[in-house]
Amino acid sequence: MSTHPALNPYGPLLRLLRQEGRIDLRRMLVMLAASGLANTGVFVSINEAFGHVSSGTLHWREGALFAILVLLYLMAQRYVLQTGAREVEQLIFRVRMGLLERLQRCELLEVERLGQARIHAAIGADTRTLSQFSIALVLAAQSMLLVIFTAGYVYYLAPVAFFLSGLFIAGSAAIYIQKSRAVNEALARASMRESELHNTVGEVLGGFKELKLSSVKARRVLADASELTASTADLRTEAQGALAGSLVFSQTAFFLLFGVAVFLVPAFGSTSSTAIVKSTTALLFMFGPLSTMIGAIPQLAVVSAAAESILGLYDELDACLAAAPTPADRPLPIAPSFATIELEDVTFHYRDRDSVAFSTGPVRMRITRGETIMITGGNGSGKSTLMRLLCALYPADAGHILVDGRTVGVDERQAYRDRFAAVFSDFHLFRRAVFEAMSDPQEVARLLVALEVDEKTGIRDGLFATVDLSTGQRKRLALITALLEHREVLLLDEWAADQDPHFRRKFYLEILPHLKARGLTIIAVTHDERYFPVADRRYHMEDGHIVEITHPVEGTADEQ
Ligand SMILES: Nc1ncnc2c1ncn2[C@@H]1O[C@H](COP(=O)(O)OP(=O)(O)OP(=O)(O)O)[C@@H](O)[C@H]1O
Repeated sequence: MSTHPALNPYGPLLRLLRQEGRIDLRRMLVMLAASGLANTGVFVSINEAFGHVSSGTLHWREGALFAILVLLYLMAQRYVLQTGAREVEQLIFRVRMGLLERLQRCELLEVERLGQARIHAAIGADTRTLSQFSIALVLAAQSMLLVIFTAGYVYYLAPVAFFLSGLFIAGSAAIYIQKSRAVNEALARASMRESELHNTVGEVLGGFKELKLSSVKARRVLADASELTASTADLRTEAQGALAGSLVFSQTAFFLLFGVAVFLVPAFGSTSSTAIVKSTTALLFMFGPLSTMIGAIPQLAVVSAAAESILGLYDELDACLAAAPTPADRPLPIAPSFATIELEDVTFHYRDRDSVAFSTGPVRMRITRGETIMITGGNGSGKSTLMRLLCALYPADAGHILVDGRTVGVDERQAYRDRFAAVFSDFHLFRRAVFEAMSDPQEVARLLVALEVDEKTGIRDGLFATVDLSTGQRKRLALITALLEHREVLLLDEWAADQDPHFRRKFYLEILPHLKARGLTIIAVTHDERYFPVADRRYHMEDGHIVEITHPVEGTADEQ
């Protein structure tokens, strides 16, 4: 059952606790109550002992009771804080893993639609907020119990003091919460401004070279930064002013509370002076926990907002999984390797809300095992999209992928993908080069030499020693990682575009033929006309449509 945030602002936090919390709430509440009771007990025993000290009737049993209560408080408080901290961290662990596991099961297209910022915010910043404020909330819950027990003691001593101070505290708390809200709103406005400032700092760092080259650009960016910094400072000053106002208010309310206890309570009925002294001391004792409790209300709102954002991402990821359900993966019934892969009238559309932004297909393509196929086409013609369709990273809107004449089922999609290795144009270079324990170290060393990066980096414990290299060198490392996967099909998207002429020639005339000779099927997006003869077949893309080029290419591949 979902709780509507407008009806219950703390609903998201409760839902998250129900969904991911494993804490024994009853036990926690008992320990919270025990700690609160013991804490109140310690205070009451001292307060009562004061009276006996002055009358000279203090008994050793009061000292023993005091010691027992302190011990009980110590044990319960330790349990509450240690368990609270452990449970919060475990909850955060489960939330992070829950999000990452769902994310990993989602299809690429859905994750691209969600956007990285949303995912980073929920897994990073929001879980951090939970971690930062949750212990404060545990303390606030404990303070609440302490306030209730102490209030009960005040009621026992002097019911008039209880009602008058209760009314006063309720009124002051309402005003304080209102004031805190203003402080938080001002702080939120300031931090929004600050995040804009971070973007500007990002521009200064990311565009450092460009700004160094142009004093006009640099002045403009600096002026923007100065404007943002000034308005952030103004908003922070406003927030600090509001904060100071609420602090002064709470201190004044504190004094007035004693005024109520000392001057007003005697005016209502026949409360004894001893009861007035004791209840005033109890109010003094209550003030600390009361401040903790009221101060936690805005924090509770912050934690609840973080929980809402996390649950929002959970829901969106679940919706992605429901929209494209992935049944339990099944292996492909082909062994040990395929003979042909066919795309049969495959179409795919990028969608902008309601309209189609770009259409690919219908694509008809037949790939025979061991072939080297090159794909050409202008910018934006759909080559990268085709590569994603080929390895089933994007689902076809219509048409089928067939392996050895048999359609690949949804539940065989992962097994099908596992036949491919790729270096995409927007590839990610993993620091880990060797993903499988049985990778042969000699093969790794051979590849580093063949790709001429052995003097730039090495491999230690399966990781590249460094990946801080030039773009072309990083692509070579990405190719090494792909080859170490020993897949049947290698997809390369404009791989050679960042290589120098010497290495480009080596790649087309030595590396590709060598890989082909090893039985690898290679599908490469390329613009290198000179090396077209290396391909067995060639396709050309234009505006999402693909045609096979059947006429022979003029010139020879080994021309320089
Ligand atoms: N995520 C996306 N959402 C919407 N449209 C997209 C998306 N990605 C690509 N497109 C559009 O699809 C078309 C084909 O893009 P694609 O990246 O496949 O082209 P390409 O042939 O690889 O181009 P290039 O040679 O510039 O890399 C482009 O017009 C592009 O604007």
